[in-house]
Amino acid sequence: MPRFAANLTMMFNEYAFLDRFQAAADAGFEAVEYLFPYDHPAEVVAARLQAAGLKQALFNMPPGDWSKGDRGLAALPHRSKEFRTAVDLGIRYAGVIGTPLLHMMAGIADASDASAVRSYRDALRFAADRTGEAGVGLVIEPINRRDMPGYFLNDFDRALAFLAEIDQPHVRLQFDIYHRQILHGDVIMALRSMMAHIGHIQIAAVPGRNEPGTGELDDAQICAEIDALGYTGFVGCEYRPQGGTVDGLGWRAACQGVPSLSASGTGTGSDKAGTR
Ligand SMILES: O=C(O)C(=O)[C@@H](O)CO
Ligand SMILES: [Mg+2]
Repeated sequence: MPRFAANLTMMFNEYAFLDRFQAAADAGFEAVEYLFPYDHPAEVVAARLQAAGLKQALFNMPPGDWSKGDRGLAALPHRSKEFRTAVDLGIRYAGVIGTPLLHMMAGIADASDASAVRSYRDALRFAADRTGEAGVGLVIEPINRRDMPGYFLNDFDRALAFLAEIDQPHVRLQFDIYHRQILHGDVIMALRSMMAHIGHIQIAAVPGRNEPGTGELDDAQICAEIDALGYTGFVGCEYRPQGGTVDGLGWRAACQGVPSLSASGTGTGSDKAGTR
């Protein structure tokens, strides 16, 4: 079974943000992630993390003004100065809290607009250099446009192409199973082919974005595949509980002991002669 990180933006909303750390630890989580810690001093967040005995898996760099519709700044040419300040703030928080990974959101921009593409490339290069100097990993995440209309980075192959241009081992893909299924499907084959580039994984049922096991995918099978592929990072539980957070945690036990498709010798998708 993978190591799971509770996403404190979506889970444990029964509590105020700073109280969600202890709630996650009490519910058996080893680690946490969340979108943004910036409403609180980094030292206060770090103290809550430590007091709960948790590891930090990941959080996002500041996205601009979320309440006004910003969803990252990287692809916005006219916001490049603000973007660079956001990168430095993210790295400062990363140092104090002790996260190994920062997610750089792309922003709302036309993916076919040359100036947006240029801005994104420059931004990724800048963030890659800065995080590299700071010893922090950097991830980029394709996000589906049903949840985030107009989001610039909405294609997994395109994300891999941007990563190939940067070609730095600390800059990797955030593979959110929920977005992958909505954008392209073929989750297990994509995990297999992209695993060498994956820095972080997140999970939620599709289409409801609720507890794994409540949607159209066999999430226990997918978790088995993640294990079989040798992934040792955290899998972020980025879902909205259908009811109480703790009441809905039974899905974790259902993931235990499930053999992967590759271990059982099935599921290659091959239709070659001789395989039947
Ligand atoms: O929406 C997601 O999926 C995320 O992982 C967030 O970090 C971005 O909003
Ligand atoms: Mg995600």
